[in-house]
Amino acid sequence: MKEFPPSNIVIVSRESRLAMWQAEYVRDRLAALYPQCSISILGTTTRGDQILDRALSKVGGKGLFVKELEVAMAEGRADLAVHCLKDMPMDLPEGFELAAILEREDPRDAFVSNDYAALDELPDGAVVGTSSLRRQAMIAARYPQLVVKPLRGNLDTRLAKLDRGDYAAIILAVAGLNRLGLKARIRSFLDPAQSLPSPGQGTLAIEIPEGREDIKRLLAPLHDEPAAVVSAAERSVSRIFGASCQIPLAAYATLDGQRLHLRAMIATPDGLHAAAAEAEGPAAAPEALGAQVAELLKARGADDILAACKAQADAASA
Ligand SMILES: NCc1[nH]cc(CCC(=O)O)c1CC(=O)O
Repeated sequence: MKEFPPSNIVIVSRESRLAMWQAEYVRDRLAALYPQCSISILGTTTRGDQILDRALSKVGGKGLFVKELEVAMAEGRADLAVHCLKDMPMDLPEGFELAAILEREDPRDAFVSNDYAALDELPDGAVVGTSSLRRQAMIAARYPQLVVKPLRGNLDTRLAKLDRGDYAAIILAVAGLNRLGLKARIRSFLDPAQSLPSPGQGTLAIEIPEGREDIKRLLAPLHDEPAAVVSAAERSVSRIFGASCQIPLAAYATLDGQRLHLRAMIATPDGLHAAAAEAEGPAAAPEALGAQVAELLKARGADDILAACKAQADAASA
């Protein structure tokens, strides 16, 4: 029987300001719950942080930011890692599990610009920065007169690129901006009905070595069941389509009492082909609702869209 709570807890984190904020947030919440524990943060750089010159979808996608953190846990140098759920692969590598899903921040996308207030106001040919295929497809479909250009790097880098004039506007997650105290940079919020969020957007998840019951017990008070239910529904759609950063896929669930509502969309990166679907079901069965919405998407041509995504990705890398 391991002592509880453990006297030392180590949180491993990427060193970006957002990742550190997230690690510190969890550290502070744990410190308030367990004043007797000593909790520290171990910083590390990941492959995803090092590769900045290529679109994320081309260099391996999700998982890229996670590997070094898992190595630290596997080697016993850390007990837990805090992630944006949005960046987590559907299936974790052998030996790891998600032990807690935290309360959801604002799930929306933000329009950020120094000169314009909203996407609708941008002049023809204006350059919008995003490396998310989902956001790219949405802009291409709704605003074909705009030009989408890739935008990589951590939040501060992305904002610096906007400020030096590389883009007329950029699209970022509201949650990340809020966490870093950059709310004032948001000129407008994209309507989730028009820019449907990514599965898990705005939600933090805590990964631990599988079977660490002491850490699971430690984290239990941080777990937020409503956030877990909506993200389970959203992520089940991704799982069914084998989604990665290579496919523009959106899924957004909301909970009204015990009723769960799920909307999802799948599109080609050029925005020319898209399928959308929505359904409602009991909160007790989020995966079943995800499967139902995935079936509706398939009935509306999702498999052809997937094949077209693959063709567009192959053409882009050729
Ligand atoms: N893909 C990067 C990423 N992963 C999580 C967030 C923001 C925070 C969140 O959604 O939890 C961001 C930045 C962005 O999309 O602008």
